[in-house]
Amino acid sequence: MSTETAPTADRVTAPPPAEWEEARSRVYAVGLAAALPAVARPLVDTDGSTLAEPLTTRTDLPAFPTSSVDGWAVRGRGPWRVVGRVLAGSTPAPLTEDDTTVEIATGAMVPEGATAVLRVEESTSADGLVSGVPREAPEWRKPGEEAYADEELLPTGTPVDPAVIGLAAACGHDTLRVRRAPRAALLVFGDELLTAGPPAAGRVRDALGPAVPAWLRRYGCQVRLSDVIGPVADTLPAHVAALRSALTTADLVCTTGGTMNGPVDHLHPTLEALGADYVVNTVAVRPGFPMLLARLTGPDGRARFVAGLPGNPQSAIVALVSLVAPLLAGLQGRSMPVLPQVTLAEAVPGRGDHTHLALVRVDRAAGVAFPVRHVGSAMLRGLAGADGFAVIRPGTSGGPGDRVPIVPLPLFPGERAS
Ligand SMILES: Nc1nc2c(c(=O)[nH]1)N[C@H]1C(S)=C(S)[C@@H](COP(=O)(O)OP(=O)(O)OC[C@H]3O[C@@H](n4cnc5c(N)ncnc54)[C@H](O)[C@@H]3O)O[C@H]1N2
Ligand code: MOO
Repeated sequence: MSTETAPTADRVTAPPPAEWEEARSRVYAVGLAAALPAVARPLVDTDGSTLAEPLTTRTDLPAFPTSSVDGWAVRGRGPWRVVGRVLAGSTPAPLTEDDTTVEIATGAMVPEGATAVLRVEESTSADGLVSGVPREAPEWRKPGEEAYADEELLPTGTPVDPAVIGLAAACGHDTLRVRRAPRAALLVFGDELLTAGPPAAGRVRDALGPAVPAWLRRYGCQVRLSDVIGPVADTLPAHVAALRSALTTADLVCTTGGTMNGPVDHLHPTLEALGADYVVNTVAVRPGFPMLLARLTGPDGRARFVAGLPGNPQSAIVALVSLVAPLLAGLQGRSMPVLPQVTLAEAVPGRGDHTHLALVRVDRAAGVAFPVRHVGSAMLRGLAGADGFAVIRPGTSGGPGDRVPIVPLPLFPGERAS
């Protein structure tokens, strides 16, 4: 769309691009300031949400002295007379007399008065009398060994994953106060796009409509099928109507294409028509330079965001990892994503004043990252074999052995395994 005719003079006036790191911090801060409201959710519904308050334990953990073996809870030096049995799930009567014992199961509450627990396989019993030598180390878990009542175990902002859900259940919680998943929508711009069949006759397949929602879900967004709209007709009224409608339910609307100043690039005029403010308008990064993030106020007074992803498919993904990922972290009340470091196996050129985001494949066994091929901004072949983008800072280039940050793609374990 950008290259059909020369853009008009008033449209080419553009602000200086933001430095890449600074754009990320700014977007994160703006997202955090607009963090989604906290809601109470049943525990089973919290996977993928974010703690809106610290996770504390409602009791000591364990809450009572708990036998860690099957055996005998004994009092005194023994041999011991068997006076009963305690299974997990009940409160036993105290052992009040020396040289008495109750049979005890793993997980059962150790009776008050017990001085040791003897493992069944290290005991003998005959005629109602049990003998044996209890081990030195206690064979039961003491109350508070794992945590004390009301102790803070995880801070606000922790992503809720299966391990967190399990811990919360063990701590006695039925519900958690969490920030819900951000709702995202996608508008695909570009009359030249085909939604089925092979590219031909000047038309290309829409590669972003099917892919971007899947990436957004991996960043924790909720995206329904009906939230993916396009191609939207290349007219300003159609763009304005589509964006206005998407903003009624979405916290974040991503758009693809139309970020430049070509004759049918309508994103900027659409944002202006809706009264949006730019948080970031162009970033000094290659590829992906025309990416933007704009903010509007919804009818409920809460902020809504529009992320303009450039039309070139790899550039769109660069914009996702660069701006959308930190924005979503902020909206969810999480911390700013920390970029891990990788060691480059080969040289990666810099891009002058711009940050270069270079697709790399990480060889985990060797602990190094290799640049991949087919990485033009219009290509997706390199991306489909990469783990993330190595960050080559402005004015630098990457050499073999250099440690550089990597922006990981949100891949699941097992993907890129071969
Ligand atoms: N005069 C200038 N023209 C361009 C510049 C520039 O600095 N000056 N920058 C180039 C860069 S960099 C990029 S990136 C693109 C961004 O342009 P737009 O965001 O306006 O995107 P379009 O023009 O709509 O499309 C660009 C390109 O991508 C193809 N495309 C678009 N959407 C999809 C999709 N969903 N799936 C697959 N391919 C898509 C589209 O057909 C075009 O080939 O602008 C450059 N121009
Ligand atoms: O920045 Mo464009 O995104 O180089 O193709």
